Amino acid sequence: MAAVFKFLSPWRFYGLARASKASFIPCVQLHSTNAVMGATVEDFNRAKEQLSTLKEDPGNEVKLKIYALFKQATQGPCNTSKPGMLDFVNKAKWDAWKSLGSVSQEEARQKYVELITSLVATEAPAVATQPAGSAKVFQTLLVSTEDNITAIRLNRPEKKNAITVEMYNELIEALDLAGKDDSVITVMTGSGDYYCSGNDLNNFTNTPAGGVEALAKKSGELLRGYVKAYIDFPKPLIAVINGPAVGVSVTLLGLFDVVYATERATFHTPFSQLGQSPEGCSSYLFPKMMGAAKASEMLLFNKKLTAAQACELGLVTEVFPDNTFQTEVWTRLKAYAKLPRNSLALSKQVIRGVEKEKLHAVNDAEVERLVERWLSDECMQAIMSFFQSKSKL
Ligand SMILES: CCCCCCC/C=C/C(=O)SCCNC(=O)CCNC(=O)[C@H](O)C(C)(C)COP(=O)(O)OP(=O)(O)OC[C@H]1O[C@@H](n2cnc3c(N)ncnc32)[C@H](O)[C@@H]1OP(=O)(O)O
Repeated sequence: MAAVFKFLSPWRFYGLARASKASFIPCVQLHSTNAVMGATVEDFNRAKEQLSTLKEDPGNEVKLKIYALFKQATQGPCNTSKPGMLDFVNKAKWDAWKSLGSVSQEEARQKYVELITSLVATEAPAVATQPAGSAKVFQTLLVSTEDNITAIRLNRPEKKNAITVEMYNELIEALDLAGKDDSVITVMTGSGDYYCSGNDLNNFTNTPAGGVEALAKKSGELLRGYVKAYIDFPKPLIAVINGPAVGVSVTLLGLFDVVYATERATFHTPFSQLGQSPEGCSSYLFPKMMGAAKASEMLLFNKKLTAAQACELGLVTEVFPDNTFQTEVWTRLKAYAKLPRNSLALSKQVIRGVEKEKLHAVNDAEVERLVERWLSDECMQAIMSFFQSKSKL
């Protein structure tokens, strides 16, 4: 069968010429499964355009699927006669289309959009390279300053941007540099389909010479410094939440000044499942922001919020459709970044200044509790079970 596919031109199935490298649009994300329920013809056409921008050949199996969904969406169920046995290529295409049976055109359209969306999202990391004009190269981040905006992009898309020890340190350094540079605002976002999956659970699997106590203590100091970098950040800090967010990447959102999210984003904090406790000043800021009961649902019981729910509770400032998210948000940010630098920084400091001392005390208390938790059996068992069973928390 493999030989058959040698004759299949990668992009001919759906009648589209393959786009040149130059026309590739980086990091564009359309809809998730939820977002495309009831995908419109516009969504479908947009997905077709997105398809032509893919750089990587997704393989024959996927291309046949794309072909079949395209035909089903545009022409309905396959009712043409079966190609002859030796007409390998057309027979493979016919089989793929026929296999969709009586799937409705609407459903096929939806599935087509979902499939293209996932292919585009998967490719995004491959094109996220350090932009020109950047001052410093990091291993786990892409940092650039343009149009008065310093953008810090978490860049481990293959691990859903889980934060390693190296990444915590780089984030502290990147925030320090951004706080001092000429930019007017600083933006934090993620590469690929996730914003961030939280703490990299491998951070707790390599025990150093001093044993687990030393590891817990060192991790506590790192976390304290990491959260401090947000508490003390001197200019407007904006989160551009490009996909799901987990754990510490969620709890820290209370320390951002504005949080924009795609409708595809979700927010959850699986601390109890991990035998851990909240951090990032969320134990103080979440109840303040959303009320004690809603905060407890999240921080104790790991309630996963949609972007719309997070917006209702005040954790997110505004939610945008996934297909226009990047364009709308960055257009807005560029306008904000034209405002007077000092006025913005001083206004932020006035707004946040009154709480600073309190926030540092909360950070200290949360870290102290977490260091104890990391040494508990509950926590160690939970982390081991993530890696053993790849259980999704
Ligand atoms: C040293 C300082 C320490 C400070 C700690 C501060 C306290 C912080 C607390 C937290 O942040 S708690 C939250 C921790 N995060 C999690 O529990 C999430 C765990 N991950 C998942 O549940 C799932 O991976 C996911 C995020 C829901 C995504 O699931 P999906 O099925 O879409 O993808 P996967 O195949 O699972 O993931 C791809 C790849 O990425 C790896 N990975 C994802 N998240 C993490 C993570 N947090 N830590 C380490 N690795 C992660 C995953 O294992 C896969 O790897 P491969 O199998 O491809 O090698």
